[in-house]
Amino acid sequence: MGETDAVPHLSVDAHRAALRRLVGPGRAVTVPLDRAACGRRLASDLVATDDLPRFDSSAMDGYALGPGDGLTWAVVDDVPAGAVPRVALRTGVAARVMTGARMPVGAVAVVPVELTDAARTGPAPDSVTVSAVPEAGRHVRRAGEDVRTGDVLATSGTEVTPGLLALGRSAGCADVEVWASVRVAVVATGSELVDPTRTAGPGGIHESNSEMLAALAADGGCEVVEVLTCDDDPDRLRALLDRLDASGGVDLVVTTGGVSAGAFEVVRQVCEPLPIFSFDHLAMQPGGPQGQGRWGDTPVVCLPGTPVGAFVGWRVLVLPAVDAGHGVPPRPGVDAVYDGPARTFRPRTTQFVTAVHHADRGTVTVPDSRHLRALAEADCLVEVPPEVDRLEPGDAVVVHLLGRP
Ligand SMILES: Nc1nc2c(c(=O)[nH]1)N[C@H]1C(S)=C(S)[C@@H](COP(=O)(O)OP(=O)(O)OC[C@H]3O[C@@H](n4cnc5c(N)ncnc54)[C@H](O)[C@@H]3O)O[C@H]1N2
Ligand code: MOO
Repeated sequence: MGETDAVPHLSVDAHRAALRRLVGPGRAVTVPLDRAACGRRLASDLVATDDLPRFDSSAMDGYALGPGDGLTWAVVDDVPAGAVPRVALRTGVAARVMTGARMPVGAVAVVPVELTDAARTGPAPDSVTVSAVPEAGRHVRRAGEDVRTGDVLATSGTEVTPGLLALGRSAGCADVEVWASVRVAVVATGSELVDPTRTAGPGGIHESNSEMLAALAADGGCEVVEVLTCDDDPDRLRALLDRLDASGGVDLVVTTGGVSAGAFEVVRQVCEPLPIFSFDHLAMQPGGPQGQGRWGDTPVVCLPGTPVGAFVGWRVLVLPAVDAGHGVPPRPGVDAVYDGPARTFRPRTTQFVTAVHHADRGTVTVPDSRHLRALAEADCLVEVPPEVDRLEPGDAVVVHLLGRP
């Protein structure tokens, strides 16, 4: 159906919900708790498998003192980090200890080397004189004072950050259960498309959607497994979709182009005859023509070819489905005051306007340019709901921020 048809279009919400069902609930996987896990969300609670610290340890390079209140102490042991103290400390006896070293049995407190007459380096002396006797427990980190074995370090749904990674690894967690990255293949269709590395002929245009969507998918936490272009030959597109489906390594194919009402709409031509595909013109602008379905077992989302329409389609329709698969909570819209020029909008259509959000002022402005130039300047989309057909400066609007939350 064309965008000017009088028949009501499918709503943005209805299509978004369909894509969420199509992409499904996501896959929980157990992965090493390393840098590759950062940015993923926990699919189950992260539970400490060890105490942190694992044992009573020194917080300073210095001398662990046994019981006693004299200023001069016999040094009977030398304990670097990683070593096991050999001697229990009796009254008047000390051991040299390094930061992180296990405290000797009987040790009461630690004196930093600076507060003694000992040299920082070289062999441990036979005795050491301290400037003052510290109170019990001084500069001692107690076993389990940060974390106890079995403590929940972070609940399911939490993002793995470098800080959480450090906490988990320190508390003995080698692995973590996270939501797997949705594996995305991007297929830009159109016989007119020419990679910018090549010269475009008279009817050719430089191709941008494939890399734009791949970048958006990667930014949304997906693993981009293939970035392809395909001309308007239906057999070639069928073969390509067959191959992606048979690979078993693609969770979502995102196509662009070939979905509207022209005579060479390859995506629509190839997919629409299948009963599990549907193509609609959403009550949305840009990004009105949309399709979705399954090729074999593989979910396929068909975005329009216009780059701004494809961008908005990804952000507004596909990203929420992908987020759900990644365990990412819905990204809330942000309230703002419209500070652009007065503008009218098509009635009964949800419009998305590329705009710039000024968090300090709580306003949005609109770039003094259009289409891709405006998109490149934008950091948010203003959502203009179907019942709003005019915006004036000062109107309250909801904006969707682009980029990572
Ligand atoms: N008779 C009608 N015509 C159109 C309608 C309609 O309802 N009735 N809808 C219009 C709307 S809205 C859109 S959006 C487009 C969507 O069309 P397609 O998805 O079929 O996209 P194409 O025709 O293949 O391309 C549209 C436009 O975008 C350029 N393009 C395509 N792919 C890329 C790419 N990978 N990189 C850069 N640019 C690309 C393409 O050359 C065209 O200029 O249909 C309207 N027409
Ligand atoms: O829906 Mo289209 O040009 O408005 O992207």
